[in-house]
Amino acid sequence: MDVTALAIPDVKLITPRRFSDDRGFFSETYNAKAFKSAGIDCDFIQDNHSFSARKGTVRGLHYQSPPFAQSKLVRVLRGSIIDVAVDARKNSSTFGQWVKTELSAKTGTQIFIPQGFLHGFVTLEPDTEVAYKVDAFYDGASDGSVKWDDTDLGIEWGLSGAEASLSEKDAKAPKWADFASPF
Ligand SMILES: Cc1cn([C@H]2C[C@H](O)[C@@H](COP(=O)(O)OP(=O)(O)O[C@H]3O[C@H](C)C(=O)[C@H](O)[C@H]3O)O2)c(=O)[nH]c1=O
Repeated sequence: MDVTALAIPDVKLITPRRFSDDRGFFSETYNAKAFKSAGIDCDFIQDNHSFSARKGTVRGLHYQSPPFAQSKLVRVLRGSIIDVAVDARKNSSTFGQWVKTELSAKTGTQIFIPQGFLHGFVTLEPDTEVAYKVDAFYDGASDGSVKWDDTDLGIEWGLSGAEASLSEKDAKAPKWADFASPF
């Protein structure tokens, strides 16, 4: 398993080993002991799976407020995405900064996003499926969002607002300037 830190070091990329043969491959996509030794020591208690039919589907930027804040371990089962994490930790030297990476079923690379970050992704292909583990249960009342294409954040998504498919919730998410971080 290869683990590398992104420019915001608490956000990490994990590429599990694939054992390939003429049938295909086998891979341990999560192993608590191996992840703990790599510095990722979360008690994941919920698995999520989303399917996005259209290329250019944007889901995010989302978070849950404490005590339901979530760390996330994200991977792509089919297709590919650009995954984005925004540091929303008020005392962080990288507060308001973001990192992005491409995740695909082809590589199997995963991203670990700790509590205190906003999370979002845009799909790069139709029929993209994303699976992710979280370490806190869903709590709708704690669910929050920030505008995905906020100009202060300046995230380079690689598509314009006109090209993006959004939920109603995401389309009316507040700006970063109006976001009072709970982290
Ligand atoms: C997240 C979640 C949602 N739901 C229900 C609530 C809604 O009625 C429905 C769709 O939820 P939402 O539109 O928030 O789904 P996404 O836009 O994919 O949101 C997710 O996408 C971004 C990328 C994230 O990081 C979060 O995990 C999550 O916010 O599923 C649940 O029942 N449990 C859950 O854990």
